[in-house]
Amino acid sequence: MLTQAIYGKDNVRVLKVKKNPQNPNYQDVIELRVCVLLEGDIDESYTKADNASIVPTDTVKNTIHILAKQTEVWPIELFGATLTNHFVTKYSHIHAAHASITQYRWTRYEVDGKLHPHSFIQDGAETRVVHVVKRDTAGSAFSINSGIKGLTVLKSTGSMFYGYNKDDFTTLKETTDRILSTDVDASWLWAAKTVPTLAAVEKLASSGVFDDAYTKARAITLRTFALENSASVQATMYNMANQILAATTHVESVHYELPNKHYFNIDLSWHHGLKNLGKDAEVYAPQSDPNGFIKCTVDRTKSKL
Ligand SMILES: O=c1[nH]c(=O)c2[nH]c(=O)[nH]c2[nH]1
Repeated sequence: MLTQAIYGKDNVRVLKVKKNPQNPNYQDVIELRVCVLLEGDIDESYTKADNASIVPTDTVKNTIHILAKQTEVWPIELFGATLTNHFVTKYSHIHAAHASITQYRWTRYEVDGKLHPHSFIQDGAETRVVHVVKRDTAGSAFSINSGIKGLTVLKSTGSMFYGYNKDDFTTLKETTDRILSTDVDASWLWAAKTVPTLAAVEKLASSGVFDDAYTKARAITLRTFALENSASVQATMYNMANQILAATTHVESVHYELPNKHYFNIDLSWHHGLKNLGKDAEVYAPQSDPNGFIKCTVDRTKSKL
């Protein structure tokens, strides 16, 4: 029996240029990678080889291009809502649409001390992302989950890890000073009641609410990572998530997924007693794997503890 059916186009790449009507030389760019997946009355395309219900994935790709041209693409939350809304309203047999959008960082750069009107630098591997779901059931709001991915950070001190469970499987040594590094994957879910319709999403978008949450989430992550003397990845991410909830109003919950990218101490004492441990540690061995992997979701419910 068919228990899931969902399909669409993945990795649709789009770059849009926005030209300032007063000064066409001044431009903005946005580069995206888009995945749109559809669900609905499509089972017979799988079970009976009847393609009648299939909106071809090629059409999905064309739609992404056409809507990128004809509608507002900034911010990606709005573009995701526009895309998903299109598919569930245009096709009566499509009952849910999912859009996952990755936005690359093209940052305007300075030339002779002034931000250049149309030149940008690819500012690292970090991306801004959104996952939007729209169902055609009456009264069904958008599900919009915004986030940051691939923001790689490292601090060379100001991180500890001690007091953990120890038993006959434990070899890890306690430390009050270690390197902490991660690739930040943070996301925040918008309360459904604040995004009931495309008009509501448009309103939030034009008032800067999505961009503001992104800017705050990024700043809080970087600031907390730097300033806090971290007791653990767990405690630090919980602290970050709570600050994001406090700094935003329409966000229902915040989710972090952080690899703990280990940098091992190297004992060099075998070489003429060379000191490279504890307070003398300078040379470390970066580990590509394995890594810790630590996740949490924090919402606004008051803790009972
Ligand atoms: O911050 C940490 N959390 C852990 O759960 C853990 N486990 C480990 O070996 N090192 C660390 N560090």
